[in-house]
Amino acid sequence: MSTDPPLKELALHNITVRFGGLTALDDVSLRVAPGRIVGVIGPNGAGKTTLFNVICGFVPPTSGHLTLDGQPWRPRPHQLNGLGIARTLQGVGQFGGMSVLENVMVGTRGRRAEAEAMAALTRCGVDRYAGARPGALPYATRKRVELARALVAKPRILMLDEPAGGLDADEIQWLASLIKETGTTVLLVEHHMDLVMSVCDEILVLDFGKPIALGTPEEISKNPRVTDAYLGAAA
Ligand SMILES: Nc1ncnc2c1ncn2[C@@H]1O[C@H](COP(=O)(O)OP(=O)(O)OP(=O)(O)O)[C@@H](O)[C@H]1O
Repeated sequence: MSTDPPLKELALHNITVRFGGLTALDDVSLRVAPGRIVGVIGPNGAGKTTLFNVICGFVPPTSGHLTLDGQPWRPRPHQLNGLGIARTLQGVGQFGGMSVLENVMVGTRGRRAEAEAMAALTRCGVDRYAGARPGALPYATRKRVELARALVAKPRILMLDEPAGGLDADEIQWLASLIKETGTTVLLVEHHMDLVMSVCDEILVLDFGKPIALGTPEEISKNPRVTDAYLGAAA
Protein backbone atom coordinates (compact mmCIF):
# COMPACT_ATOMS: atom_id res chain seq x y z
CA MET A 1 0.00 0.00 0.00
CA SER A 2 0.90 3.64 -0.21
CA THR A 3 3.38 5.17 2.18
CA ASP A 4 1.01 8.16 2.45
CA PRO A 5 -0.91 8.29 5.73
CA PRO A 6 -4.24 6.50 5.31
CA LEU A 7 -7.16 8.57 4.15
CA LYS A 8 -9.57 9.50 6.90
CA GLU A 9 -12.18 11.22 4.81
CA LEU A 10 -12.72 13.20 1.64
CA ALA A 11 -15.82 15.34 1.81
CA LEU A 12 -17.68 17.74 -0.43
CA HIS A 13 -19.80 20.27 1.41
CA ASN A 14 -22.66 21.97 -0.43
CA ILE A 15 -20.76 22.24 -3.70
CA THR A 16 -22.38 24.31 -6.44
CA VAL A 17 -20.76 24.90 -9.83
CA ARG A 18 -22.17 27.31 -12.37
CA PHE A 19 -20.94 27.76 -15.92
CA GLY A 20 -22.55 31.06 -16.83
CA GLY A 21 -26.29 30.44 -16.59
CA LEU A 22 -25.92 26.65 -16.37
CA THR A 23 -25.84 24.99 -12.96
CA ALA A 24 -23.70 21.88 -13.42
CA LEU A 25 -23.68 20.96 -9.71
CA ASP A 26 -26.36 22.14 -7.34
CA ASP A 27 -25.62 21.91 -3.61
CA VAL A 28 -23.89 18.53 -3.68
CA SER A 29 -22.54 17.05 -0.45
CA LEU A 30 -20.72 13.73 -0.24
CA ARG A 31 -18.55 12.01 2.35
CA VAL A 32 -16.14 9.39 1.11
CA ALA A 33 -14.86 7.21 3.94
CA PRO A 34 -11.63 5.19 3.67
CA GLY A 35 -11.81 1.93 1.80
CA ARG A 36 -15.26 2.64 0.43
CA ILE A 37 -16.20 2.29 -3.22
CA VAL A 38 -18.50 5.17 -4.04
CA GLY A 39 -20.32 5.39 -7.36
CA VAL A 40 -21.58 8.57 -8.98
CA ILE A 41 -24.29 7.99 -11.56
CA GLY A 42 -26.83 10.01 -13.51
CA PRO A 43 -27.92 10.81 -17.05
CA ASN A 44 -25.64 12.51 -19.57
CA GLY A 45 -24.90 16.06 -18.47
CA ALA A 46 -25.90 15.34 -14.84
CA GLY A 47 -22.62 16.77 -13.52
CA LYS A 48 -20.58 13.62 -12.81
CA THR A 49 -17.42 14.72 -14.60
CA THR A 50 -17.78 18.21 -13.16
CA LEU A 51 -17.81 16.65 -9.68
CA PHE A 52 -14.57 14.83 -10.51
CA ASN A 53 -13.12 18.05 -11.89
CA VAL A 54 -13.93 19.86 -8.64
CA ILE A 55 -12.14 17.17 -6.60
CA CYS A 56 -9.12 17.40 -8.94
CA GLY A 57 -9.00 21.19 -8.82
CA PHE A 58 -9.75 21.65 -12.54
CA VAL A 59 -13.03 23.41 -11.78
CA PRO A 60 -13.36 25.70 -8.75
CA PRO A 61 -16.69 25.50 -6.95
CA THR A 62 -18.89 28.57 -7.30
CA SER A 63 -19.86 27.94 -3.68
CA GLY A 64 -19.28 25.25 -1.07
CA HIS A 65 -15.99 23.71 0.00
CA LEU A 66 -14.04 20.48 0.33
CA THR A 67 -12.26 18.86 3.23
CA LEU A 68 -9.55 16.20 3.21
CA ASP A 69 -8.98 14.30 6.43
CA GLY A 70 -11.16 16.85 8.18
CA GLN A 71 -9.10 19.86 7.06
CA PRO A 72 -10.33 22.52 4.64
CA TRP A 73 -8.86 21.61 1.27
CA ARG A 74 -8.48 23.53 -1.96
CA PRO A 75 -7.48 20.95 -4.56
CA ARG A 76 -4.73 21.73 -7.05
CA PRO A 77 -4.16 19.41 -10.01
CA HIS A 78 -0.37 19.30 -9.63
CA GLN A 79 -0.65 18.29 -5.95
CA LEU A 80 -2.94 15.30 -6.46
CA ASN A 81 -0.18 12.77 -7.04
CA GLY A 82 1.59 13.87 -3.86
CA LEU A 83 -1.64 13.56 -1.91
CA GLY A 84 -2.20 10.02 -3.18
CA ILE A 85 -5.12 10.84 -5.47
CA ALA A 86 -5.09 9.27 -8.94
CA ARG A 87 -7.63 9.64 -11.73
CA THR A 88 -8.21 7.81 -14.98
CA LEU A 89 -9.63 9.76 -17.89
CA GLN A 90 -12.82 9.04 -19.83
CA GLY A 91 -10.85 8.59 -23.02
CA VAL A 92 -7.35 7.25 -22.78
CA GLY A 93 -5.02 10.23 -22.45
CA GLN A 94 -1.66 8.57 -22.87
CA PHE A 95 1.42 10.21 -24.30
CA GLY A 96 1.84 8.92 -27.85
CA GLY A 97 5.57 9.66 -28.00
CA MET A 98 6.36 7.41 -25.03
CA SER A 99 6.23 3.65 -24.55
CA VAL A 100 3.55 2.02 -22.41
CA LEU A 101 6.12 1.50 -19.64
CA GLU A 102 7.24 5.14 -19.76
CA ASN A 103 3.60 6.27 -19.63
CA VAL A 104 3.01 4.25 -16.47
CA MET A 105 6.27 5.48 -14.93
CA VAL A 106 4.89 9.03 -15.20
CA GLY A 107 2.45 8.07 -12.44
CA THR A 108 5.08 6.99 -9.92
CA ARG A 109 8.00 8.40 -7.99
CA GLY A 110 11.35 7.23 -6.72
CA ARG A 111 14.14 4.92 -7.78
CA ARG A 112 11.97 1.83 -8.10
CA ALA A 113 9.71 3.54 -10.64
CA GLU A 114 10.43 1.08 -13.45
CA ALA A 115 9.90 -2.03 -11.32
CA GLU A 116 6.70 -0.58 -9.87
CA ALA A 117 5.43 0.35 -13.33
CA MET A 118 6.10 -3.19 -14.57
CA ALA A 119 4.28 -4.62 -11.53
CA ALA A 120 1.26 -2.39 -12.24
CA LEU A 121 1.25 -3.46 -15.90
CA THR A 122 1.42 -7.11 -14.81
CA ARG A 123 -1.44 -6.58 -12.38
CA CYS A 124 -3.51 -5.14 -15.22
CA GLY A 125 -2.52 -7.98 -17.57
CA VAL A 126 -0.68 -5.81 -20.08
CA ASP A 127 3.00 -6.22 -19.14
CA ARG A 128 3.74 -7.79 -22.54
CA TYR A 129 3.01 -4.39 -24.13
CA ALA A 130 5.56 -2.49 -21.99
CA GLY A 131 7.69 -1.54 -25.01
CA ALA A 132 4.79 -0.70 -27.35
CA ARG A 133 3.44 2.75 -28.18
CA PRO A 134 -0.05 3.20 -26.70
CA GLY A 135 -1.44 4.43 -30.04
CA ALA A 136 -0.69 1.05 -31.64
CA LEU A 137 -2.78 -0.88 -29.10
CA PRO A 138 -6.49 -1.77 -29.11
CA TYR A 139 -8.73 0.51 -27.04
CA ALA A 140 -9.44 -2.04 -24.30
CA THR A 141 -5.69 -2.65 -23.87
CA ARG A 142 -5.05 1.10 -23.60
CA LYS A 143 -7.74 1.28 -20.91
CA ARG A 144 -5.83 -1.35 -18.95
CA VAL A 145 -2.66 0.70 -19.37
CA GLU A 146 -4.55 3.75 -18.09
CA LEU A 147 -5.59 1.75 -15.02
CA ALA A 148 -2.00 0.64 -14.48
CA ARG A 149 -0.92 4.27 -14.65
CA ALA A 150 -3.45 5.20 -11.97
CA LEU A 151 -2.64 2.21 -9.75
CA VAL A 152 1.15 2.46 -9.93
CA ALA A 153 1.38 5.15 -7.26
CA LYS A 154 -0.79 3.04 -4.91
CA PRO A 155 -3.25 5.89 -4.48
CA ARG A 156 -5.22 6.57 -1.33
CA ILE A 157 -8.11 7.61 -3.56
CA LEU A 158 -8.61 6.14 -7.02
CA MET A 159 -10.95 8.11 -9.25
CA LEU A 160 -12.26 6.13 -12.20
CA ASP A 161 -14.06 8.10 -14.92
CA GLU A 162 -16.15 5.70 -17.05
CA PRO A 163 -13.58 2.88 -16.94
CA ALA A 164 -16.00 0.38 -18.55
CA GLY A 165 -16.59 2.45 -21.69
CA GLY A 166 -15.69 0.41 -24.79
CA LEU A 167 -15.01 -2.81 -22.84
CA ASP A 168 -16.73 -6.13 -23.53
CA ALA A 169 -18.46 -8.28 -20.89
CA ASP A 170 -15.32 -10.26 -19.99
CA GLU A 171 -13.25 -7.08 -19.67
CA ILE A 172 -15.90 -5.55 -17.42
CA GLN A 173 -15.89 -8.61 -15.20
CA TRP A 174 -12.11 -8.33 -14.94
CA LEU A 175 -12.46 -4.62 -14.13
CA ALA A 176 -15.01 -5.34 -11.38
CA SER A 177 -12.59 -7.78 -9.72
CA LEU A 178 -9.72 -5.30 -10.00
CA ILE A 179 -11.77 -2.50 -8.42
CA LYS A 180 -12.84 -4.71 -5.53
CA GLU A 181 -9.29 -5.94 -4.96
CA THR A 182 -7.56 -2.54 -4.91
CA GLY A 183 -8.31 -2.21 -1.20
CA THR A 184 -8.21 1.55 -1.65
CA THR A 185 -10.89 4.21 -1.62
CA VAL A 186 -12.55 4.40 -5.02
CA LEU A 187 -14.75 7.01 -6.64
CA LEU A 188 -16.41 5.62 -9.74
CA VAL A 189 -18.28 7.53 -12.45
CA GLU A 190 -19.89 4.97 -14.70
CA HIS A 191 -22.93 4.33 -16.90
CA HIS A 192 -22.55 0.55 -16.84
CA MET A 193 -25.09 -0.28 -14.15
CA ASP A 194 -24.12 -3.93 -13.60
CA LEU A 195 -20.60 -2.80 -12.78
CA VAL A 196 -21.75 0.02 -10.50
CA MET A 197 -24.24 -2.17 -8.66
CA SER A 198 -21.76 -5.02 -8.19
CA VAL A 199 -18.76 -3.06 -6.87
CA CYS A 200 -20.09 0.02 -5.05
CA ASP A 201 -20.72 0.30 -1.31
CA GLU A 202 -22.77 3.42 -1.90
CA ILE A 203 -23.99 5.45 -4.84
CA LEU A 204 -24.71 9.14 -5.34
CA VAL A 205 -27.26 9.89 -8.04
CA LEU A 206 -27.18 13.24 -9.80
CA ASP A 207 -29.84 14.67 -12.08
CA PHE A 208 -29.30 18.06 -13.72
CA GLY A 209 -26.59 18.69 -11.11
CA LYS A 210 -28.88 17.94 -8.17
CA PRO A 211 -28.22 15.06 -5.76
CA ILE A 212 -31.46 13.06 -5.89
CA ALA A 213 -30.37 9.99 -3.93
CA LEU A 214 -27.50 8.56 -1.89
CA GLY A 215 -27.53 4.99 -0.67
CA THR A 216 -26.51 1.39 -1.09
CA PRO A 217 -26.96 -0.24 -4.51
CA GLU A 218 -30.06 -1.96 -3.17
CA GLU A 219 -31.56 1.30 -1.91
CA ILE A 220 -30.72 3.08 -5.14
CA SER A 221 -32.19 0.40 -7.40
CA LYS A 222 -35.48 0.57 -5.45
CA ASN A 223 -35.68 4.37 -5.33
CA PRO A 224 -38.53 5.57 -7.59
CA ARG A 225 -36.89 8.98 -8.15
CA VAL A 226 -33.79 7.26 -9.49
CA THR A 227 -35.79 4.89 -11.65
CA ASP A 228 -37.70 7.83 -13.13
CA ALA A 229 -34.65 10.00 -13.72
CA TYR A 230 -32.14 7.42 -14.83
CA LEU A 231 -32.37 3.70 -14.21
CA GLY A 232 -35.61 3.28 -16.13
CA ALA A 233 -33.98 4.83 -19.16
CA ALA A 234 -30.62 3.11 -18.64
CA ALA A 235 -32.10 -0.37 -18.17
N1 LIG B 1 -16.31 23.88 -18.89
C1 LIG B 1 -17.63 23.92 -19.10
N2 LIG B 1 -18.22 25.04 -19.57
C2 LIG B 1 -19.55 25.09 -19.76
N3 LIG B 1 -20.40 24.08 -19.48
C3 LIG B 1 -19.87 22.94 -19.03
C4 LIG B 1 -18.47 22.79 -18.82
N4 LIG B 1 -18.23 21.54 -18.33
C5 LIG B 1 -19.44 20.93 -18.28
N5 LIG B 1 -20.41 21.77 -18.69
C6 LIG B 1 -21.83 21.47 -18.71
O1 LIG B 1 -22.19 21.09 -17.40
C7 LIG B 1 -23.16 20.04 -17.43
C8 LIG B 1 -22.61 18.85 -16.69
O2 LIG B 1 -21.58 18.27 -17.49
P1 LIG B 1 -20.76 17.00 -17.04
O3 LIG B 1 -19.75 16.72 -18.10
O4 LIG B 1 -20.27 17.19 -15.65
O5 LIG B 1 -21.89 15.87 -17.05
P2 LIG B 1 -21.71 14.29 -16.95
O6 LIG B 1 -22.73 13.81 -15.98
O7 LIG B 1 -20.31 13.94 -16.69
O8 LIG B 1 -22.13 13.83 -18.43
P3 LIG B 1 -21.67 12.54 -19.29
O9 LIG B 1 -22.33 11.35 -18.65
O10 LIG B 1 -22.22 12.83 -20.64
O11 LIG B 1 -20.17 12.47 -19.25
C9 LIG B 1 -23.46 19.77 -18.90
O12 LIG B 1 -24.62 20.51 -19.26
C10 LIG B 1 -22.22 20.29 -19.61
O13 LIG B 1 -22.53 20.72 -20.92
